[in-house]
Amino acid sequence: MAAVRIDQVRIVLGEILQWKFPADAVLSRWLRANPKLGARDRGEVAEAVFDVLRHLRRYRQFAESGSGPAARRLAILGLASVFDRSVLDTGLSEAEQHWLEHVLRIDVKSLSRAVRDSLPDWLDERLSTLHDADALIQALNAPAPLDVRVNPLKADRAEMLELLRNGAAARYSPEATPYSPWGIRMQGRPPINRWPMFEKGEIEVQDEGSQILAALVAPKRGEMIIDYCAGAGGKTLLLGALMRSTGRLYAFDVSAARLARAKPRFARSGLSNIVPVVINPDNDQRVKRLRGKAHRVLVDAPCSGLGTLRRNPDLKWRQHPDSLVELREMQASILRQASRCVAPGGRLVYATCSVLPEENEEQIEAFLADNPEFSLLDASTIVVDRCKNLTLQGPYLSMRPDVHNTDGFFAAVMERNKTSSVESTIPQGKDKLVDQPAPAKEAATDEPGALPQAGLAEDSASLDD
Ligand SMILES: C[S@@+](CC[C@H](N)C(=O)[O-])C[C@H]1O[C@@H](n2cnc3c(N)ncnc32)[C@H](O)[C@@H]1O
Repeated sequence: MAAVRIDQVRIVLGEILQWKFPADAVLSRWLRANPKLGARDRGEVAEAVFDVLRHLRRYRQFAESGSGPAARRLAILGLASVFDRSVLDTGLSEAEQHWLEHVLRIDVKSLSRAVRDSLPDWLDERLSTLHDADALIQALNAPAPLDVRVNPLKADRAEMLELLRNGAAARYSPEATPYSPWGIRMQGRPPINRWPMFEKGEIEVQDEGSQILAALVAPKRGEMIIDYCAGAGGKTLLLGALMRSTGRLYAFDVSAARLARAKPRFARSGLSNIVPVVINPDNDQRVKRLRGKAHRVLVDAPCSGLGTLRRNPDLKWRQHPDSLVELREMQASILRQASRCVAPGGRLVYATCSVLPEENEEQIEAFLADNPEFSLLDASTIVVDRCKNLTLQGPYLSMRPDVHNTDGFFAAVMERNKTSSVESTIPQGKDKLVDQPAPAKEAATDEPGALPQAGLAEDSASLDD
């Protein structure tokens, strides 16, 4: 068995290490091409492959000694984290057994941090400037639990927990997440997309940090909300449920393929207030029609994803300082364009799943310097409404795997002055306003039984007008 497994891991790694496609896409494709493999086989291959991606720099250094193809030695090192030595040894030659024994005895503390924790030099440098960098780096290198959340329109968390604990999911140790009131955390790799509660739209996969973002956007019933970078709809779904499927929730994205992936999720969720729209990145007429109209605009910006290394360890090898420069420009441009849709008194929420200040705090500081009609709000006072146990340092939502056991996640909330004119943000001669701005109305209460807010979205800001 070990010999077969080594070969399987070597083949998958061989393709991933060409860096043409994301690791999870390569792995899924390989698993689809090998449908006869059982759940245990799949789990072992996936675990070993991801272990190698997490520790690639260290393992490559270890693989310099020994003989035979380097990819095989990497596969052996990955499987050493999955199998007992006695099982693994049955697939190894005597020379390989000696080599493995030798490299596993190396004191990793004697290695430089970049090698020990397997970071490219540029990333080691950047992360080393962050508070408590060692703890952060180690947490980013550990596997993540699986977070799901209940759909508040269809399920209650306590009841769902009860159901999971008393069924086949019990072996994944389901627990309530500490901060999000909707989250359930499980260990291992539960096949949740085959569970009936998933098919019925009662639960969805979502990291707790992303769930908290919805609490920070804090949409209300009847409002008009724009999820400007909706992608496959992860954030849209919870926003729509918090609006109790009232008002209008635009799901914008430039990628038709990503929005198409969101559609089955929207269908499962039972939400009827979502309007998906594929937009052009520049001068989209439909975006212009919403200028100054939205109560809340969420920009879940394209980012390096370096906060999600627990789940996507290949990102540290796929990212590059040059791609970061491009991303920063794109983030600033999307933020600028999305901000124009915010109504006076409305809020703009910027989020990334990065831990790098250049994609986070520095973007916000630059935006606020250029857009004085926006001011920064204190995230902790907003989020505490729903996430009672979460205390934040400073004005931002800043989640870390070493502190909160979530992905690395950042968000900032900015409010447009109630008296600001929408034109003031638009450079002269460009982007003539199509509609007059509508002031954001007082937030309607989100309590059950409250009347939906008068139809700002329906009345004055429909894309179908
Ligand atoms: C971090 S992902 C969004 C993830 C999504 N919100 C979710 O929760 O599943 C960023 C998204 O921004 C989209 N994007 C890139 N450029 C954009 C632009 N100029 N305007 C709107 N969306 C854009 C990408 O296609 C991508 O889907």
